[in-house]
Amino acid sequence: MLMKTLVVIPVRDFADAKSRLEPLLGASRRATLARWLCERTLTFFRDRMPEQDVLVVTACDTIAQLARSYGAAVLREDCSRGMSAAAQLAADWSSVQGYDSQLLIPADIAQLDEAELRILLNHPRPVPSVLISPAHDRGTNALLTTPPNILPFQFGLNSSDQHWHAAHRRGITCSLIQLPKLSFDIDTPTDLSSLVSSSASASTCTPFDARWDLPAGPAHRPIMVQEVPAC
Ligand SMILES: Nc1nc2c(ncn2[C@@H]2O[C@H](COP(=O)(O)OP(=O)(O)OP(=O)(O)O)[C@@H](O)[C@H]2O)c(=O)[nH]1
Ligand SMILES: O=C(O)[C@H](O)COP(=O)(O)O
Repeated sequence: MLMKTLVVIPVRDFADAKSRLEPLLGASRRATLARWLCERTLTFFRDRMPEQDVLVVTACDTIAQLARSYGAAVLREDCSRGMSAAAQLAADWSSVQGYDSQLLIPADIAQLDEAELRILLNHPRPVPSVLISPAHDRGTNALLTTPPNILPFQFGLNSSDQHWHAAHRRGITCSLIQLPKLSFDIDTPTDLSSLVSSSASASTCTPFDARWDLPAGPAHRPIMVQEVPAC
């Protein structure tokens, strides 16, 4: 039986995003990075998985308009109460809309990969069940819940462990799948250095419009990033 799945992407106001990149990046560059990552995510689902229903959860008018321009549906929060609250709002909504499952993906994955996403979507999915794809820092970079609101959401530090234990405490079938590209989200200066060096080595452009001289520091080498017009 084909399971009806909703991809949910929670997105906070870009002006409040990526606070762990302070003081490496100023407010404007943090917002630029958050928007670039979000648009890459929306582009991926629009172009690589057009058959997939996508819902963006946000309190921000600009993000709501951006999401719709990429063909995503929008669920509005009255204010930002954290990723878990956004996930719960979406899970309640998607359950009412008749979705069998919710696949929550953060908007700051460096490089989504179609084969990896299809591994998650095609994984055996008993009812109820939870499927977790952890981040490299033990966060949760994909969470497939069947039914959508079967589990309390506990995003934050080491959240993949929290979700795993929450499922087991409830006797819910839970699988964990490590996926290399999906495991890499951009949270810290080290993540940013990796993103920039992998973009440079892959000669892919990062559509920023100014040279960024990221200062040398223990967590990263000095990086001269030559941004190029949006590709
Ligand atoms: N809708 C919504 N999305 C959120 C909220 N908080 C975080 N998110 C999103 O959840 C995903 C993961 O969040 P984080 O890794 O904490 O990203 P961030 O908040 O930009 O980074 P930090 O400020 O360093 O915590 C990103 O797509 C965020 O935009 C919220 O309150 N509401
Ligand atoms: O992994 C998570 O729980 C969420 O993405 C938030 O955590 P992060 O800010 O470490 O990604």
